[in-house]
Amino acid sequence: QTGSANTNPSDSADDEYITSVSIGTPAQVLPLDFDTGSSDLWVFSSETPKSSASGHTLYSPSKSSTAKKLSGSTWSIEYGDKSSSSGDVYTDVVTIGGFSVKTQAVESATKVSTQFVQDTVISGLVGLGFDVGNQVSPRPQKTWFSNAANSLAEPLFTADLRHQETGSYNFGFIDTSLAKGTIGYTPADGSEGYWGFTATGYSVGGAKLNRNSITGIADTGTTLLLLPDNIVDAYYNNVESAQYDDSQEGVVFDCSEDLPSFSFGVGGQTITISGDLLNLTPIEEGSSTCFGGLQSSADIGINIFGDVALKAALVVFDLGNERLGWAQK
Ligand SMILES: CSC[C@H](NC(=O)[C@H](Cc1ccccc1)OC(=O)N1CCC(N)CC1)C(=O)N[C@@H](CC1CCCCC1)[C@@H](O)Cn1ccccc1=O
Repeated sequence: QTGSANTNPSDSADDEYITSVSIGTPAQVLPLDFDTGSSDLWVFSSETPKSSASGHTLYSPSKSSTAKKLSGSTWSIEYGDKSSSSGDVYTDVVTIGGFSVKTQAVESATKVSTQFVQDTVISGLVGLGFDVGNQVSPRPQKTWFSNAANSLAEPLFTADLRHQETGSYNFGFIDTSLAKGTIGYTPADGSEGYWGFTATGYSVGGAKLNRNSITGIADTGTTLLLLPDNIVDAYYNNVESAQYDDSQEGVVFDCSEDLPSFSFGVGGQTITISGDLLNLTPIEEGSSTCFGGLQSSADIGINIFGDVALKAALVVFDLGNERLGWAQK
């Protein structure tokens, strides 16, 4: 058995990727953000305060004949960008890309932070990290993928995120036609709950890869490519107008600049992110100053290969073999 779901950029900056998920009987369809950096499936619901819920699609367990309250269970989560949510837990059937998990923990939000209230393009998250990261207490719950893995043809999923076009999350199979290059595999470290790996080197503008390894995570829920300052500086030294903008909290440059590419080595392959994928978006509508897709990870403490990097590749999240595969797109 397999599953295949389309995913779409939320806006012109590819800030988030939205995938439709069916929950309950009859199906209630919600737009959710798939996040390989976390391990909870949570949704805006009939239990979310009305003042916070407006503009969002809501899950109503009372309207689902297959919903069951997981009595006594609660959850609370805070993300890297300081956004947060919490609530109680139901189990219900959850279908993604045509594949159904009958008894999936669906975490219902009774509280959401301002960022989520304002981010009306999504009504929750599907955590695709490792089960060890789940935040339900007293008994942590399994992710949708973990519940699905044993029934899928292969215990893996792929992410094919695209710049301003429809991409896909495929479950249980690898569609190699989505990639140009060979898939290079490298061990994945799931001990912290997310998909950790080590890149073997990097280069700017098509130069030969150096051997400076970078340990980080493959994170579909993070917009940017966040790397150490020495790499960020080496990259923007090639961009004449680049400067740090305090209000934007990042490096900005003239939108007319011809940005160099950025490459990294992984699993024996080289993944090259083209310059135009690294020119994210004008800092505001109509501005000729643009915000960089590569920014510093210094104040986060972890390097994050987010959507800007993932867009350059077909990425295989292989739970069965605890490895990550990367192929140039
Ligand atoms: C330093 S991790 C920052 C990262 N959040 C982002 O990337 C947000 C995404 C976004 C974009 C637009 C609207 C709303 C949200 O976007 C920015 O922060 N941006 C983009 C726009 C830019 N102008 C400024 C910088 C982040 O917490 N991800 C987590 C998942 C997110 C949470 C928020 C909702 C979307 C999914 C998560 O995987 C990060 N994680 C990774 C490993 C371990 C724990 C952990 O928690």
